[in-house]
Amino acid sequence: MDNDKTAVLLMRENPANPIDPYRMIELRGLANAVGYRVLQEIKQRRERDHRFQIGRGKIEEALSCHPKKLIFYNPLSPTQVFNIRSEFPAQVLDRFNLILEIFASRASTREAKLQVELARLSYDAPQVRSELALKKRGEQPGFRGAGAYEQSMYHDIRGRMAKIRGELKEVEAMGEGRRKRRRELGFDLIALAGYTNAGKSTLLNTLTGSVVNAQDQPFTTLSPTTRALEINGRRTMLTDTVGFIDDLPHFLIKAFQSTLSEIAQADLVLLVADLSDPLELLRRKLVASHKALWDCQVTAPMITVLNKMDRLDEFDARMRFDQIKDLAPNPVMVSAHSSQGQESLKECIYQHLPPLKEYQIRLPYTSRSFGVLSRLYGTAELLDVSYEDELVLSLQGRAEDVARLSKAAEDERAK
Ligand SMILES: Nc1nc2c(ncn2[C@@H]2O[C@H](COP(=O)(O)OP(=O)(O)OP(=O)(O)O)[C@@H](O)[C@H]2O)c(=O)[nH]1
Ligand SMILES: [Mg+2]
Repeated sequence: MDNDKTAVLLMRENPANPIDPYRMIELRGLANAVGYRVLQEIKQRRERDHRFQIGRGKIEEALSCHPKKLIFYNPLSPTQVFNIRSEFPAQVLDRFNLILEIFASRASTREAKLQVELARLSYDAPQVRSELALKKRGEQPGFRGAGAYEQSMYHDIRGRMAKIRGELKEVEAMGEGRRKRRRELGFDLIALAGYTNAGKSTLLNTLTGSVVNAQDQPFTTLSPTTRALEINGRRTMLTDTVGFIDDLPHFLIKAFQSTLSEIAQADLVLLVADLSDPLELLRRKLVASHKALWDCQVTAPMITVLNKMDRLDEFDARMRFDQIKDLAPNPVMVSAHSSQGQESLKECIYQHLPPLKEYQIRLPYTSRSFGVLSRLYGTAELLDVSYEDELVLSLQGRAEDVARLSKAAEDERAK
């Protein structure tokens, strides 16, 4: 941990907005994930200073520890950030800023870097605009030529955002092309989704024998990783994705659109949850995950993978399983560590893959028909061949492959 990275956590509590212990634990986890050493936690009850979110005295108390950053538990408005920064020259962060910092430190691919930059700019743009408005209104003393710099900065930000959006659209189109090719090669596409740290990457590793990075910290995975997985003869591609977190602003989800398409366009979604979380937290994370999946416009069937069952005794695991059933479609308990429950999971995946259809195609006895035949292998199972005035093939395959092969056969017969 970087010794220079110190912070004080500041929280304001009033009867209408009590401190949420889980949110607090999560905030500490987020601070740790970017390497902040928390020097002190300062709580203010009831009173509230609208200019600073928390009383001036509390900010002065926090600054007496000489932290590099002040981390606010309560969300800060752009005006509050502006006010605190102009009176106290300290770096100010709230939960959302921390999430952005983690994303920035983890982004390694070009796609992830663009996504993080877009999220950062989407966050900065309204701040710059409100600083501009404040200066123009002359509310802040001591500014000359009010807002000219911010005006051009705001303009630059908008321009850069448009450029990144264009580049990300290209990345998304490439992803779409890749998914189309994989489907044509006979793969069903499965996406791993769920709250951050639930064990998605570990599950990918166990199911496919891979070594994707998995760690006990939020947002280890930012960019999707895909591995092949065969289940009872069905060929699938399993994709690991970025984790969800409660209360993500809409623009952050939008920035990660190209990554989240892997979930939106999958044939089956495995929603992974940590069964060993306290019950209330588990329910909240499931609700947050369903909300995120709804935002991604997922229409595919879903299996709820209740992971980390090795951390619970059988009675406890079964009790929780029963208590969250309403939030867990097609639940299966597993341990990505010990391989408990993995056969049941594979069976459940197999049952929920796009159904296979039986059909017949007729081909003339021409050499080009063999081209159609060769496309058949890998995408459909040949059940029977009969040699009549034409070649009659009985096949079993997925509806979209059936449609494609039938069309190719029809074209061949029409020639
Ligand atoms: N005991 C136990 N620990 C697990 C299990 N699965 C994952 N873990 C641990 O949980 C932590 C998070 O695992 P990851 O696989 O990185 O979780 P993730 O959902 O991919 O997390 P992000 O990519 O950060 O969103 C790691 O420390 C894993 O070793 C499990 O079945 N049992
Ligand atoms: Mg991961």
